[in-house]
Amino acid sequence: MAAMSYPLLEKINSPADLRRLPRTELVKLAGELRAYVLDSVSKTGGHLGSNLGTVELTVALHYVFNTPHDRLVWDVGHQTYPHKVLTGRREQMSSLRQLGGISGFPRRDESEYDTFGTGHSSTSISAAHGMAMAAKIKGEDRKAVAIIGDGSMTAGMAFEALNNAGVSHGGLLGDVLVILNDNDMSISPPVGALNKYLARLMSGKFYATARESAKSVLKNTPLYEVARRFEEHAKGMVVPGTIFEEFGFNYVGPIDGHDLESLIPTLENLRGKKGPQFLHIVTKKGAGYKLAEADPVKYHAASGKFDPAIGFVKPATPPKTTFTQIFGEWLCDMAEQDQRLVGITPAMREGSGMVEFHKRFPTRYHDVGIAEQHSVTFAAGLACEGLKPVVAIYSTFLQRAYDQMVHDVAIQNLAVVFALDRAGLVGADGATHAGNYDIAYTRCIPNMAILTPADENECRQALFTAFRHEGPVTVRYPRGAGAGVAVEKQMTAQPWGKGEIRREAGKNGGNRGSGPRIAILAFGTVLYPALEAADRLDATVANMRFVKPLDHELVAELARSHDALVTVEEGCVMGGAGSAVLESLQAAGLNVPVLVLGLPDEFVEHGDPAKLMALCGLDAAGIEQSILKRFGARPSLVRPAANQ
Ligand SMILES: Cc1ncc(C[n+]2csc(CCOP(=O)(O)OP(=O)(O)O)c2C)c(N)n1
Ligand SMILES: CC(=O)[C@@H](O)[C@H](O)COP(=O)(O)O
Ligand SMILES: [Mg+2]
Repeated sequence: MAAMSYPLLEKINSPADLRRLPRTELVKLAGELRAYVLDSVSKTGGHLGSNLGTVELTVALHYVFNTPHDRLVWDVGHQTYPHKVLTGRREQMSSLRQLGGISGFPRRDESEYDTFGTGHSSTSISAAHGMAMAAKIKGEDRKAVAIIGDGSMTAGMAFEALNNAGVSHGGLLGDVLVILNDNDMSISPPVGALNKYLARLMSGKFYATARESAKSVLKNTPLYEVARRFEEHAKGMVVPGTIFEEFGFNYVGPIDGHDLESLIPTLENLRGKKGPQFLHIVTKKGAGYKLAEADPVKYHAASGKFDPAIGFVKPATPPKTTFTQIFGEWLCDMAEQDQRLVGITPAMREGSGMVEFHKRFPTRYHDVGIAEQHSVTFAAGLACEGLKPVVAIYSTFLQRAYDQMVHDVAIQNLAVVFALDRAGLVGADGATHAGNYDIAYTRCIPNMAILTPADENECRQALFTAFRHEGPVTVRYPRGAGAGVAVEKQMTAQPWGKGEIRREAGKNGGNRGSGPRIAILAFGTVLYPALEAADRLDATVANMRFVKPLDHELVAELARSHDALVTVEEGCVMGGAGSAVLESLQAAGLNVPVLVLGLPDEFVEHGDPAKLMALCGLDAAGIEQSILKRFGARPSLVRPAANQ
C-alpha cells in the first residue's frame, strides 16, 4: 500500500503552527489528522473510536485557544491521540503505550500541553475548575476547558464539580468551559437517565442551530446585546433551562462537533465570555471510519495491529482463555444455580466479561454507568435484602469506592463478592490502570476476605467459594490469560483460609546441596513463575490461595521446616500478602528470614506485561535471582565437596 502523505499535518509541530494556517485549510488538516490517527493505531493498537470522534474538536480547540497558556483537560484522556499529534508528538505515536514510549493518556511529565494526567474518568471538570479558580486568584487571564464525554458525565464526581464550579467563591467566579462530547456511547451503549435527558436536548437541536447562526450574524453589532437579552428571555419561554444552567453554567448547544464552521465561531464566542460556560457538542464515536461508526463497542480499542481496510479480525489461532472469560462463564453458571445472584458492572460490561450474562439474565444484570461508588452501595442494599450481589470491577476502578467498601459493606458485614479483574500490572494502559494495590487496601478492612486464585480453574473455584461466603470478599485475577490449566465444570468450595503445598524441596530429585532450605509462599498467578524458579533452586512452594484469612498454620509449618521463607505476589509489597506473612510470623514468635517479593513502591509505567513483570523481578528468572542474591549460593547446584 502506498505510504500515506500528510502534507499539511507534517508542517504542524505545535498548535502555534496550526494557528498560522488559513482557516480554510482546517478541514483538510482534520482529514489528514484522522487518517494519521487511524493509520497509527492500526500499527500500535490502542483506543480508536473516541479518538476518531474528537478530530475536529481537537483542531478547533487548539485553533481557538492559546494552548498551552489556556488549559485543556481531557476527561479519561483516551481520546487525546489527535491532541498528541498536534502538540509535537506526531512521530512518537509509533511508540504509543510501549515501554519507554508515550502514554495512551495525557501526562504532565510528557508534554506541557497535557495539563492534567487522566485515565480514570470524570475528573476533568474538577481539575479545570481548579485551574480556572487559580487563574482568578493569581489574576491571570487564562481559560480552562474540560472536555468530558457523555459516559464520563454519569459519574457523581462530574456533578460534584458542576455544583461547585457554577457558583462564585468569595466573589470569584471561575472562567471554566465544560465541553460535553456527546456521542451517545460509553464503552458499552450508554445507560441511565442522563442519557435520556441528553437525547431530549439533542432533539431540541433546531433551537441551538438557529440560535448560534443568529449570534454569529449579530455579533459585534449594538443589536447583539438586544438579541442576547431576547435570547435569554426566549430561552426561558421556548426551551426550559437545562440542568447545566441550573448548576450556574451558560449552556450552548447542542452543535455539530464535526463541523468546524460551527465549532470555531462558537468556541471563539465562548472564549470571550466570563463565568462558567457549558458547550454541548454532538459527535459520532469512530467518525470517519465506517467500521468503527457501525460498531463503536468493538472499535472502542484495538488490542493490537489491524488492517484498516478489513478492520479487526479474529486471530488465526484461537486465543487462550482469559480470566475475564472464566469469570463470565462462572457468573452465568452461578446465576443458573442461585436465583439470588445479581451481577453489577460500573460501565465495563465487555471488559468484565458480562455480555453473555446480560443477554441471559437481563433482570439480574445492572450496568450502573461510570459510578463505582454507587455500584458498591447498590450491592450493599441488595445484600441487605438477602440477594447475592457480585460486583465485577477492575481493581484500579474499585479504588474509587473505598469508603463504600468500608462503610457500607464491611462494617455491616454484608455478603458482597468483588470480582477484581485487572489485578496487578495491566500493561499498555500503564500506571493509572494498574491493579497493584487491592491486596493492601482491602487487607486492612475488618470482615473483608481476599482470595488469590493461581490459575483459571482456581479462579472458577475461588469465585464459587467466595459466593458462598457470608461476608465481603474479593477474588483478584489479572488481565489476560493464565497458565492454561484445564477448568473443572464442577464447582467445589475450597477449604476456607487454607493453602496447599505444591512442591517440596528435596523430594523432586533436586540435589539439595548445602544451601538453605527455602520455602516460597505464592499468592495468585505468580505461583507458576515461582514453581519454575523453585525447580532450579529445589525450593518448596506453597500455593497460598487466601491472603485473608491467611493460612497461619501453613506459614508456621513452613517456617519451622525451612531456613528461610520467600513471599511472592503481583501486588504492592507495602501492606501486601508478604506483610501478612511477616505479621503472622511475629505473632507466632517465629523468627525466620523472609524475603518479600512484589511490586515496588513506585508507579510502574505502560509496556508489554511480560516485560513489566520481568522489570519488577516477578518472572521466574527474577524470583530466582532475588533468592540467590538474598540467601547466597544456588543451593541445589552446590555440589558437596567429594570428601563430605
Ligand atoms: C473511573 C473510571 N471508570 C471506568 C473507566 C473505563 N472507561 C474508559 S472510557 C469509558 C467510557 C467513557 O465514555 P465517554 O466519556 O462517553 O467517552 P467516549 O469513549 O464515548 O469518547 C469507560 C467506562 C475509567 N476510565 N474510569
Ligand atoms: C480508557 C479506559 O479506561 C478503558 O478503555 C480501559 O483502557 C480498558 O482496559 P482493558 O483494555 O484492560 O479492558
Ligand atoms: Mg461517549
